[in-house]
Amino acid sequence: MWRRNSQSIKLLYLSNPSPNLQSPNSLLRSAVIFNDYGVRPGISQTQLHSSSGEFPSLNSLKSGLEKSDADRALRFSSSAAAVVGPSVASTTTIASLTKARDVAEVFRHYGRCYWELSKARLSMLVVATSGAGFVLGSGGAIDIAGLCVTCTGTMMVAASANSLNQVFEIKNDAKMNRTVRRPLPSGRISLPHAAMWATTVGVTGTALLACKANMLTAGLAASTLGLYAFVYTPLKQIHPVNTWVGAVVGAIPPLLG
Ligand SMILES: CC(C)=CCC/C(C)=C/CC/C(C)=C/COP(=O)(O)OP(=O)(O)O
Repeated sequence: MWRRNSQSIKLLYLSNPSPNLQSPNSLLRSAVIFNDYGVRPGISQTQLHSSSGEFPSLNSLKSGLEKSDADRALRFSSSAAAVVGPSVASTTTIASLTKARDVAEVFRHYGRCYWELSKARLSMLVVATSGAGFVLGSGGAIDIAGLCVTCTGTMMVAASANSLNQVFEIKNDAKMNRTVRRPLPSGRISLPHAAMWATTVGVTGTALLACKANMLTAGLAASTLGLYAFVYTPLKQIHPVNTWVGAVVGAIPPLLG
């Protein structure tokens, strides 16, 4: 494990040689983030452990990094080095590798946030009810393309409704153990970003239903979104009648099919 972490820590230093590296927490976090990328080891196990068993000093990390620079250049950029010189090729290759990994990490982070904002598993259950409605209403032959469009549009509108629900409930979600780790109260995504996601996915889903299914389906989906995000959600804090509104919200999706 330490061997794998040493690879990760080295890569982090190369990508971001900032004072943050001195923080054990940032080292650990980065080790977790980067330890699957298979970068060659450059810092030995003994370098990672000081005599007190604590984290290595910045200098010991640096020396490990310096030693491995030439190795990396040889391994990853030998052909480029022949043309432009080893140090330029090495720096370029390391920079592009680091950039690719940073981009992948950003995608993974926001993908997870969107998944959680959308309450994806709940939304999939909603989609299942719409799909069932579609199949039951089809009679003999099932229009597979129509089914796919209806399910995709419903998924997008439901994702939007659930995201808006979280946008409006940050303060309450921050108070409960069950919800405090959601993307907004935990600070993993900003409010404007979450609102933009909710709007984009809601408008796109409604447009998809309007263009490729029919206006009735699009209208029902948009009404359900409005009822859930703008009536049920604020009413939750005010009056128990919100449960009736929630029941209507849950009952409409089969009609979309
Ligand atoms: C097509 C379309 C727009 C469908 C929408 C379907 C949908 C979002 C159903 C959810 C219904 C509901 C009452 C959830 C509870 O929310 P809550 O706020 O009580 O849950 P929480 O406390 O976990 O946030």
